[in-house]
Amino acid sequence: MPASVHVVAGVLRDAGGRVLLARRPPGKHLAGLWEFPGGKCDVGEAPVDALARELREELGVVVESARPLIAVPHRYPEQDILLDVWQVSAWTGVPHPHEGQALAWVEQVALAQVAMPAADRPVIAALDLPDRYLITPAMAPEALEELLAGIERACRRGMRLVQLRQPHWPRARLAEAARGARGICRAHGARLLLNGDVQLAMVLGLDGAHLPARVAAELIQRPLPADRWLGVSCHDAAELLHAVRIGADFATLSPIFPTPDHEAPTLGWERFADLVAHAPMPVYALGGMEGEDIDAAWMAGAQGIAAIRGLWT
Ligand SMILES: Nc1nc2c([nH]c(=O)n2[C@@H]2O[C@H](COP(=O)(O)OP(=O)(O)OP(=O)(O)O)[C@@H](O)[C@H]2O)c(=O)[nH]1
Ligand SMILES: [Mg+2]
Repeated sequence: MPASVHVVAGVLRDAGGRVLLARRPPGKHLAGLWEFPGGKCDVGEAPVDALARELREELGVVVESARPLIAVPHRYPEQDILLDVWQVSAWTGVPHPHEGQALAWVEQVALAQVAMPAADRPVIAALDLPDRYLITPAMAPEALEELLAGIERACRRGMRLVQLRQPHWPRARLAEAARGARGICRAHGARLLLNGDVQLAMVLGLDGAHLPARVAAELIQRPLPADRWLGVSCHDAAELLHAVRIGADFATLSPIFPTPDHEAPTLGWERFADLVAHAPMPVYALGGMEGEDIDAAWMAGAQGIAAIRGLWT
């Protein structure tokens, strides 16, 4: 089997935040579908150099700064590819279709409706998800007000994805907390996922659920509709693979570093990067993460960081 083809592509945004797509010309692989501009890495070429070259050749723009967003391994009948997508945060020039391709600026929320190659699905999820993911610290059920106040503070600081996790609370109390958190998150445009209880998440109309690996292990298919988010906690290659099989939208992978309440052996960035390279979905780095770890996380292929303590205060 031929080795997989390394493809780099860039996400360029206009002043209004719309994303630039190009239409694959007739006669090419996946002709007619809309894609992120880019192309194949040459042998020995660094991905970031290939990105700059492709965007210059295809659009006539000059990349000034970019960071990895997500790399998606994907198997087409014709060939295996690694679709390595970068956020291009600064660039100059006006994009022109140098190869006769149609170009379009598309609203972020409309991306899911555009006819794009199958490998691009996880890229759309990666664009939709923030780079920080807060998991609430364990508290006593009596501390509900304190929990909600903490969520409110986090949202005010710009948190846009919150996992309500209180595995030891009675279900009625958890539902009460979830209703309170739902109001707070909605008011701030943040998404709220409930840990461990898909049914309760659906009944309360939350944005989705986040499942521990042992709960995900019991499933053979996605337990909630496509318009909700499903996250899964993973610790190794097998759990990541299972998360993909049941149609998870993203995963956390832990522990990167030691934390006070987990004894498990740590992955470190190198092992994390290895595991993430095989996962066709956004993966948050978890375990001992602090705000300043975000760059290291991106460089290791992460969507961003997930944390309890590191993002709570
Ligand atoms: N650029 C780009 N390619 C993608 C995306 N999604 C996706 O599956 N691909 C696949 O990745 C490969 C990229 O090859 P390409 O044809 O753009 O390569 P290229 O620009 O170097 O062109 P060339 O080989 O015709 O000179 C194709 O098989 C294409 O279908 C995407 O979002 N952007
Ligand atoms: Mg191309």
